[in-house]
Amino acid sequence: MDPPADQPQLRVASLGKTFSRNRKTVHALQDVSFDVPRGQFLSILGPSGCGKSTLLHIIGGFEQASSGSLLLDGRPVAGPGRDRGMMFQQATLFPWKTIESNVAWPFIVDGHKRGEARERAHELLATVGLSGFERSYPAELSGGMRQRAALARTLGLSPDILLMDEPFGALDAQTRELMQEELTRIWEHSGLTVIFITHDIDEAVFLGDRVLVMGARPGRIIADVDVELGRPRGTTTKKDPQMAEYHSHFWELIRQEAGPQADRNGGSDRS
Ligand SMILES: Nc1ncnc2c1ncn2[C@@H]1O[C@H](COP(=O)(O)OP(=O)(O)OP(=O)(O)O)[C@@H](O)[C@H]1O
Repeated sequence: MDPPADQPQLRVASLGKTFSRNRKTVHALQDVSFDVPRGQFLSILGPSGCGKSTLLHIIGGFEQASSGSLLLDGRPVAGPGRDRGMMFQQATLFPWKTIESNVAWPFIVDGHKRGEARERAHELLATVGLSGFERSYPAELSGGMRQRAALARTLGLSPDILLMDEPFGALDAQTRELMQEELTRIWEHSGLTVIFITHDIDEAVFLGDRVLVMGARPGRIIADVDVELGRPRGTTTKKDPQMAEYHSHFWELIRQEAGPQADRNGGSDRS
């Protein structure tokens, strides 16, 4: 049965997360609530240590929340699942397999014949601009190319939501810009829901339909802004004067949170 039309794909309600280790308690997230409609590109910005990765890992089902609830298509998230594809700062590829075998892997796991899996892998590699590198091994590619391959493999899993944790954070500035343009092109044709974590304000704005800003620990949402830049987006979008306005607005918010007084109760020694 299809979910009701007005039901958000993802509902995060009053989510909290506390870590306890070595007699220290860290309140990583506090009362985080937001909905994500199907097909939205949601960027999440925030100062270092504000709980962005923790939030994404909870949505991915790799961490459990300490309080609150998380509903995907109306059902509680109980653990990791194929409906959520994850991408990290470092590409998670099998180093002993060729790029083609890495990208074909989800299709093999799904029981597709080898030839068909290879064909699907080639299509995906073409989508991410890696045609001609099918027989290469991950170590033979640049960081940007490895991330393209990781994106192709994640897309091969046909997730409903793509969870991206600073996927371009380790790339040089030029490669990063190119990857942003590639991702926006691929996403605009895919209809996928994306939750994208980044430290980079311009990246968040350029890619996002909407930007959530998180405040310093305990991590909470301090701003929720729709990005009113048209689509499709490309190099001309980056020169749009509105980009600069968004930049200074978000920078001001993050600067206030990232100061020395910002860490309100994280890391307190409870011994
Ligand atoms: N497994 C863990 N055990 C204990 N504390 C943790 C654990 N994971 C995260 N933390 C703490 O929770 C807080 C939030 O961490 P998290 O990595 O989610 O922040 P972040 O916003 O993604 O940071 P950054 O932008 O620097 O990557 C930090 O204080 C971190 O030290």
